[in-house]
Amino acid sequence: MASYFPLAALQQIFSPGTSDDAPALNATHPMNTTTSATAGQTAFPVDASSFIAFAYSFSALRDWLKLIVIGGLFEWLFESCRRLVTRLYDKVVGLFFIRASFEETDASYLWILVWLSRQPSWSKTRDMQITTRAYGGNSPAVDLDGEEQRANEFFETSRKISYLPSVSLTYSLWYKRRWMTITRVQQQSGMRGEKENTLYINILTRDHDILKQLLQEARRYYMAGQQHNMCVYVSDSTNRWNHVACRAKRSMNSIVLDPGIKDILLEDARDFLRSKPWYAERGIPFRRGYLLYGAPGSGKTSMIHCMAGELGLDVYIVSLSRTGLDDASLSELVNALPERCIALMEDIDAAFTHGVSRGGLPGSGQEEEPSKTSASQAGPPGPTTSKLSLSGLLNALDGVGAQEGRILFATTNKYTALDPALCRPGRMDLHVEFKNASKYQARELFKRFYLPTPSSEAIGAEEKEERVDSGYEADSIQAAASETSEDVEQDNEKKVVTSDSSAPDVPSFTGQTHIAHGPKLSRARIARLAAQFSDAIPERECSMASLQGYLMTYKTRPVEAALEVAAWVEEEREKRQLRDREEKAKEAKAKDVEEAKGEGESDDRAAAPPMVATSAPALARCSCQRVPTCATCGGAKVETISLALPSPVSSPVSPIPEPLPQSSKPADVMADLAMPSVERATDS
Ligand SMILES: Nc1ncnc2c1ncn2[C@@H]1O[C@H](COP(=O)(O)OP(=O)(O)OP(=O)(O)O)[C@@H](O)[C@H]1O
Repeated sequence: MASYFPLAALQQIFSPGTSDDAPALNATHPMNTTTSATAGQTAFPVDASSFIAFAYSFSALRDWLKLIVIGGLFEWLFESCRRLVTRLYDKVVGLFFIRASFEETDASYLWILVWLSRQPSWSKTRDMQITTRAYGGNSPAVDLDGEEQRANEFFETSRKISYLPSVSLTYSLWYKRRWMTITRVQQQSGMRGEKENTLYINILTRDHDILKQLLQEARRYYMAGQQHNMCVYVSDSTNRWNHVACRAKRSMNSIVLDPGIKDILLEDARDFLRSKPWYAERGIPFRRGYLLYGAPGSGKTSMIHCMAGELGLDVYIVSLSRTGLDDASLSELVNALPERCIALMEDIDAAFTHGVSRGGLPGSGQEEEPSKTSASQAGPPGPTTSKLSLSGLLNALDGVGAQEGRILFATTNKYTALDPALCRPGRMDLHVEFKNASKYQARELFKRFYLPTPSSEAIGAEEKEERVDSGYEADSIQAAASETSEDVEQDNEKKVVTSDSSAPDVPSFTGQTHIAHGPKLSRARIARLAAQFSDAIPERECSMASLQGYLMTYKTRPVEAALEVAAWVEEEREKRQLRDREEKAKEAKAKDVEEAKGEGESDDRAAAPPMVATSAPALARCSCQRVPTCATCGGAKVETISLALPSPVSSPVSPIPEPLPQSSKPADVMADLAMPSVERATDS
């Protein structure tokens, strides 16, 4: 019995003297013939064949081996049968069913989830997975009664809850009198073992129309819910587009631009989307590019958001500074864009100056000499970590593989930093400048901010009866200004009355929040205040974002906002001047350091013998006689050292941008539209 245990068997092998079987084993041991010198002791086999013979001489091991072989055979037989049955099942299913699979990364996955959530039988399912994962505005979310309102009232976070089919469970339901099953399968994929979900649908039919109808219905449900939303996609490290969020569409009215700009952009994009046959007939690639450039915070991104909503397109954000993005992956990403969408490249200049190398990849043979109008002139380039080259970017934009039907939006704050090749027609067809706020924009922004709601308008109407109001006129600013102090008093009175009477201890911030707590002003009154406000705003000096920020601090106090804006403008101006001075000082310092470095390098090249005392070797490399605050030597002023340095070598990169030559700027301004800030790009 003991011999059936491997331990005992091993004891037999290695300690023959301690076992009764030992002499017998030794007698049959093939090695004994070769190790007769040590008779009575077991020698360990030295080669493989003798080891096998040695091992086989033990009956216990023989039995173990038999067991292993028989077990393996059974396992193989069982697995083969299982595969056969599965294959047969698949064949039978294939004969009578239509099978479809939906990957989580694909938009159709969400369509099916939304469709499923609308099925009456689904709401009665008794085994499901609960998720709070955001699927956007049109998620298959379950409404928990009053959740939204509670979140508003008590500032609770409201995460929507959705039901998902449980993993590896098969659900069955009826669709158009056909039996169908839905299964969600989760698999690990990728290097990091990310979980990937796939939905499998089997419909008991051979009619493909049923599947088409299901897909159409699912898409319709989805699109219906998306009417007020636009979805945003970003690429992941594996170069796939991932749906990240759905945002409520932003109304075009919320953007205040100079008259005409919004219409030009919107009409141009609409016209483009309608004219696919026109492009096809003329053999012109069906693509359109818009370059929105200008002051920061002037509404470029907001405008794109609005346009995506108006045109009903999803936004695909192409992040050029993404780690690991190279020419091939950018091209792959652009090729994978859907036919009708907005591709957005934000701050294209930043990616260009800091990330994208001008030439090809090192060693690719595509390296270029920096041109005069290169992006590098916009400032010293940062560390070039991206593997993306300009030619790669250009090819992705209009190469043969570039997607047809897409609208490209690129934004930049440094128009002159862009390479002309990037701005040429075909890549960027329409260039629109966004400037700092004009008086008109300031006035309109103010009006939109304090626009009375219907309820406050009713109060305004009562007010109107009490006092005849002349309404807004351009020349009534003076009158408005004289009225404002009166307004403040009246408003203060109103506030006191409100707080004395029925004002609750904790304000109930539902719906009409700010307007409910602010003074009730008529439209005409707000227009007058807006005029006063815009009068104090200097033309094209403040950004729209800063004006919005200012008004946010006066959410419920329009009168004060109009009164105090002049002081704020002064404050802002001083801050800006201070910032400018600091920036200039920084630039000068950087220039000095560059020059000092240049001199140091020339010094090295000239191999001039050091003319310094050995006690201060570090100072020998500085041109400190010319630069009293040299960064190289920590700002020390050196008077005793005199170096015969050659004239400084100019830095290869000028930190101060040179303006783009006029000829290289997109010309053909749309004179007929009298919009100097909107340009149609033309080939020079
Ligand atoms: N013309 C405008 N009308 C209404 N709001 C504006 C306008 N411009 C900017 N804003 C507001 O300012 C904020 C910043 O705007 P946005 O991000 O669109 O500016 P941007 O030009 O894209 O800035 P940047 O160049 O820095 O990216 C937003 O909240 C937006 O609502």
